[in-house]
Amino acid sequence: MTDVLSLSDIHKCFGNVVALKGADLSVGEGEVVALLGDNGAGKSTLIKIVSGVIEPDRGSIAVNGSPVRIRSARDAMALGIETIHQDTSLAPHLSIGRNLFLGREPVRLPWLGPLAPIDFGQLRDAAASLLRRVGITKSLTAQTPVNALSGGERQSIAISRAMQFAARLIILDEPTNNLGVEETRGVLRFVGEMKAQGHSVLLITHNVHHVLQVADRLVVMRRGEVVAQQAVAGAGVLDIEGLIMGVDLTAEEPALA
Ligand SMILES: Nc1ncnc2c1ncn2[C@@H]1O[C@H](COP(=O)(O)OP(=O)(O)OP(=O)(O)O)[C@@H](O)[C@H]1O
Repeated sequence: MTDVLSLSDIHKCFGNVVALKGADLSVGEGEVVALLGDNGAGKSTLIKIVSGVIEPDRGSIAVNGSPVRIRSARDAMALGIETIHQDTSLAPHLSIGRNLFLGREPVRLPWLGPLAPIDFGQLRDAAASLLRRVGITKSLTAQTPVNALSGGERQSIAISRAMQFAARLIILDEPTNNLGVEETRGVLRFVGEMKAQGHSVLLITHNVHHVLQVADRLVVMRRGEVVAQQAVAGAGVLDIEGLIMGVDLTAEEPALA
């Protein structure tokens, strides 16, 4: 089967800092891949390249088997790649409804092109149904500004936006950072739902327990390279922590003589 995303030999320097030195990564169709690694390993840089925030110095990217160049967030979205960054990439002063569409609002009189007016009726109906679907039961409406929401609720809105546009690949950059227990559970449930609906997910996390709960495969980065990968099925916490540290934590200590 063709990979939804395939990165090969990606290099990126920031001045004298070598952030990526030949990283390779693939994500299969309907696969949940967890990307792990110590601080500074290059995970965010790799994700920024896939989401069009920065361009690589060298290397190739293929989406569904076709070589692509991703020069902007718009390019990434057009290829079916939605990224939910740590700060959730929402516009806090805009309403939930506007945030659910950001730049892709339904319009009346579409033949007017960029001058076509937003269809607020359709936007509010779609937003109301999404709010129900993500389980936000508080008395919120499509018009509520995003800055009135909790961190978890904002995360849910960002995830629903990715789901609604039927992204081929959803990238979550440390999505459970700063979230409470219930909200974290919600995010992990979403990952499961996305997989069930055939989306592929790339999940950046430091939480080994989350990897065990939702990922199919884990990929470990160290100093700008992918240094290990393996299927999650059958792996335990010590196996994964050992892979991240590059040490076999499961080795039996010999008994004292
Ligand atoms: N814009 C930048 N300018 C200079 N150096 C940068 C920039 N972005 C990243 N780096 C450096 O590149 C390296 C990789 O950083 P990156 O943020 O990709 O790591 P990470 O694995 O995502 O780490 P973390 O888990 O802490 O978020 C680090 O040494 C970082 O300091």
